[in-house]
Amino acid sequence: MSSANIVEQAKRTAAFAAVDKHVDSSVRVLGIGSGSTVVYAAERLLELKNEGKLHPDLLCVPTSFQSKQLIVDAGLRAVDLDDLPVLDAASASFASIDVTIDGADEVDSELNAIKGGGGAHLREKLVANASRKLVLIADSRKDSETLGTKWEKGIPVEVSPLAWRTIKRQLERLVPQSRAQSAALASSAAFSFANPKAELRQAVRKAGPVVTDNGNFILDVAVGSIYDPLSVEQLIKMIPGVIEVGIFSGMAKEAWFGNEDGSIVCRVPKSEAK
Ligand SMILES: O=C[C@H](O)[C@H](O)[C@H](O)COP(=O)(O)O
Repeated sequence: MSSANIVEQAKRTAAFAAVDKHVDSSVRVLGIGSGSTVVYAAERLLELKNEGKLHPDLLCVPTSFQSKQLIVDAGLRAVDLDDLPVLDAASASFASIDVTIDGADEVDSELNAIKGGGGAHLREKLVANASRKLVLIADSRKDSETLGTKWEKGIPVEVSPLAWRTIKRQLERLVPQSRAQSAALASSAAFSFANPKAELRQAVRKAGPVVTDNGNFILDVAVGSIYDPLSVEQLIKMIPGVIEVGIFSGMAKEAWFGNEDGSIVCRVPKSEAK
């Protein structure tokens, strides 16, 4: 098998295992992520549907145009997040989705993740936030100790086209730590680069920038190693015109990684592992 096929097989194995663990006939509302690994999750859902193992009224919440097509192609029912019926109005939780299964570009030991390699992270974060459980699926190349060490293309940041150049300049002036004036402090800083670089993501087979499903642009912001994902997420989110940051801090409860030898690793956040 070619190395590309081995990676695809690893993604598929992880996706199938996560779906089998989390989706049965008791699941009423399911969030469907975006990207190439989620395609395999949709494949497994179609099999389960044909075997009569899904809830007959299952509602699937898409996270992108691509995700909606996967749901529809699998013969499942797509419903926008805000169109979900409120099934339990008395519940203390606002979460309306039982479980969401999504891909990731890099996942650290606490299951903080970089997402948005496919530009879908705004809707993905909205759906993850409304889910009781977020489960990530990926091949083992995405399994990392520290964010930014494996996914080196930068943090995907969805921004308003109205001010992308200004936002880019501001992102390139982020300092590693809010009070840090010295590179000597880098070891205790939120990220490692002294001079982050923000690139406007360019489209393929179309001249000009990527335009997201929401009509915005994406800046990929390389900051080096991310030691404190929540601080970096918050720092970037505070910039006016930033619509969403592709760092998902503390959202995922479980991550499934497919290895090249066909085995699977399922991880929970390190601090919660027994
Ligand atoms: O914007 C895209 C999403 O965040 C994807 O879930 C992420 O990029 C992983 O995609 P893939 O499964 O293709 O590696």
